[in-house]
Amino acid sequence: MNRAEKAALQLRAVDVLRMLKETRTYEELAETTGLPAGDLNRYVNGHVLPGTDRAQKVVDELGRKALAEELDARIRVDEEGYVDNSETVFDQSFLDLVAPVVANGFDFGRPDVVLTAATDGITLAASLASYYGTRCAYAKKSKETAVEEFIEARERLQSGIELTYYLPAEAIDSGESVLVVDDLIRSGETQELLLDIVDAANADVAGVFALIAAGDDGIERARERTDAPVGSLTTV
Ligand SMILES: O=P(O)(O)OC[C@H]1O[C@H](OP(=O)(O)OP(=O)(O)O)[C@H](O)[C@@H]1O
Ligand SMILES: Nc1ncnc2[nH]cnc12
Repeated sequence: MNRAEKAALQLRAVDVLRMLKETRTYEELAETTGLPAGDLNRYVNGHVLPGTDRAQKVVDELGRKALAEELDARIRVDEEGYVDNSETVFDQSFLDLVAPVVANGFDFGRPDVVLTAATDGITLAASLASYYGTRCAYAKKSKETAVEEFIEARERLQSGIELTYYLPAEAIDSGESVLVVDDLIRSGETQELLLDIVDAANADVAGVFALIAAGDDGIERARERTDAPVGSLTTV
């Protein structure tokens, strides 16, 4: 790890601790983390940065669990199983915390492009692309004006309605590695269309990730399509 990576890790640990502190006293935070309350106070207030070993532990061990719990607390599921996740996808700062946990917890490898489908996947894809320092692209259900060439993916949904996603052809180059992400996966139809777009671009799949899996069908469908890692942060 070079100096800049160490600093980034230390700051990420502080972000995780600040998020945990929102719903805890310092004594409770000490219990959660196993770190002394006085040290935690200094980290949270920005007076001192945690050492790299402590920072790594906070990010690896607490990051994923705490974020998954926070995500669960923000999701509302109605009586028919539909998910309201606006508290998550509208919160770019929360997604900025999620991004390193996803990037380090799922073996995706650094992609050239993070690809999603408009609309609700965009903020997650932006956070991940920013974390990796790579490009972000999103396919839309309509053609963007003034773009001449598109990659198109069309599928007839279970409902019988045909759905087409369009991505400007220049968004992905042949041979690039693409991480396919979305806020939510249920049937897996949207992810399948995004994977069709990656294939049409002659690009490689780095992985498939959804913040929330509504049931297992979508994740299983994605696993059938790719040998790359497939995962979600939580399942409802
Ligand atoms: O696995 P699936 O069954 O395909 O469902 C998941 C998709 O459904 C939602 O998008 P929606 O089509 O509602 O569009 P939106 O993002 O504009 O809300 C969600 O953001 C995913 O893209
Ligand atoms: N918000 C949502 N909840 C569950 N399934 C969905 N499929 C598409 N949008 C959905």
